[in-house]
Amino acid sequence: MGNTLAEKVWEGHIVRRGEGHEPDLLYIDLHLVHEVTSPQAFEGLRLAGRPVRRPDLTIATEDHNVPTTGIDLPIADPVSRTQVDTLRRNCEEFGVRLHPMGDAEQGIVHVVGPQLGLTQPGTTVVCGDSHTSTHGAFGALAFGIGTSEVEHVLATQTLPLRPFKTMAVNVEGTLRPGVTSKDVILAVIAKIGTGGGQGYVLEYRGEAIRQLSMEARMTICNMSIEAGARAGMIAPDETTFEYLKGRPHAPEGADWDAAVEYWKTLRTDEGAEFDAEVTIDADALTPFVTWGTNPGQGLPLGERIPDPADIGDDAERYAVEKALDYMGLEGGTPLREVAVDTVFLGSCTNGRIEDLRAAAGVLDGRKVAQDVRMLVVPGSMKVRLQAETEGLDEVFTAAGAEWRSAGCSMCLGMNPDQLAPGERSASTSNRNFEGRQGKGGRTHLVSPLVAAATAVRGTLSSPEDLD
Ligand SMILES: CC(C)[C@H](C(=O)O)[C@@H](O)C(=O)O
Ligand code: SF4
Repeated sequence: MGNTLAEKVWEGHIVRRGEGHEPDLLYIDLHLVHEVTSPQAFEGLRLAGRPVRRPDLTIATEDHNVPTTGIDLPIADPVSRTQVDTLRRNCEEFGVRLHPMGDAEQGIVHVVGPQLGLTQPGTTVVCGDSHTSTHGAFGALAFGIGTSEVEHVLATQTLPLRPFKTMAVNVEGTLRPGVTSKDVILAVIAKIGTGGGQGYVLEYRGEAIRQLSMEARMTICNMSIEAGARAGMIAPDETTFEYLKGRPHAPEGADWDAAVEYWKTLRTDEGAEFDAEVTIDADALTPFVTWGTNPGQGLPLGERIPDPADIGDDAERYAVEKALDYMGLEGGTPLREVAVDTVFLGSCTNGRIEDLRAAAGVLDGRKVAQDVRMLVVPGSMKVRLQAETEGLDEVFTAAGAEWRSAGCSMCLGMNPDQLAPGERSASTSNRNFEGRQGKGGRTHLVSPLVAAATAVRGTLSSPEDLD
């Protein structure tokens, strides 16, 4: 028999095994905090007169509500200002390390953890944020929690959890040039649906996954949640160890050697059984884009928007009609003919240095189309600095794109970077539901390469479409 990777990490963290229908109590190694889901949790501690049990395992950053221009000015929006001020007060009072706006380590919580080497194989990582699944790329068991659970973890460093089911997502073969991990995960979600992963921890496996960089792996695990999964994981390997070595919180010397020895054991045993399995042929994949209002409504860029007239099933036809109506699209239109107003390159899905490099590679020597605005928002201030060191900011601004400070930005409408009603974007983020990027805004989820090519041509495009 043997165990899956997820089961191994779970077993290694049981503080108290649940009896009967009770949940297991798990130890939490790393608790990430941001301004949106933490205020009530800290308030709960305050009312109960409790301290934060392990401030050394807790780290906070400002990301959702921060503007990405004029960050030295007070936040203009009163709601956002209150959120950020509250986080600052709470972190000060409870002794939690915080990276505020303007700090060299500030950024989106899921970019900051890995960057600091805090996210490590075999650990349990939680945050009051669904995209905590990102950290599973290191072989960590990482999942989003609600605000009352945030309070529980702050108070006890443990969490009662019910066991999950496991699903193997085998990505076999080799990705073609120009096809990225974003295309893989959009194809996985289109295949299994936005509810297909419900109750499961997904383990991404196979040759194509092993060939991916750490950042590309994070993109895949990040969107596990869009398939409805509890978490996503990838077994750690040399790529993982190389990424971690020398990072501020990575083990050193003899501790490093011991850690690597342990990390090497973190793989699904031969013969271990998954509750479900799905296989994707990497060789057959091409750039993928969404046309609808959920992340499962995606197709290869070379195809046409589904025509409701071709759909026999009433419920399915209605869902497509409704999505096309909101999106302002005609069934049967080639995806390549869909014109956008805005291109957003950023978010915890695709706001890392490799994403910026990929997009800059396409934009170098080219211009953003006249009626298109392009926002480039690094996932963290460290990513921003690295990009500037490499001159990528100059490539973006020379092309006519806006170069911003770090934050969630246009991934969601909680800060000034938003779509106006009816505006259409090609966005490297992870969610495309109605109003996600601003009331009435229309979102097409794409990879950084497609985002850059789309900015140049003004319609959904891949770099192959450029002269
Ligand atoms: C605001 C936060 C709770 C939310 C999440 O949990 O994912 C946000 O990050 C998102 O991407 O929608
Ligand atoms: S970048 Fe987007 S998905 Fe990621 S944490 Fe921020 S709002 Fe959520």
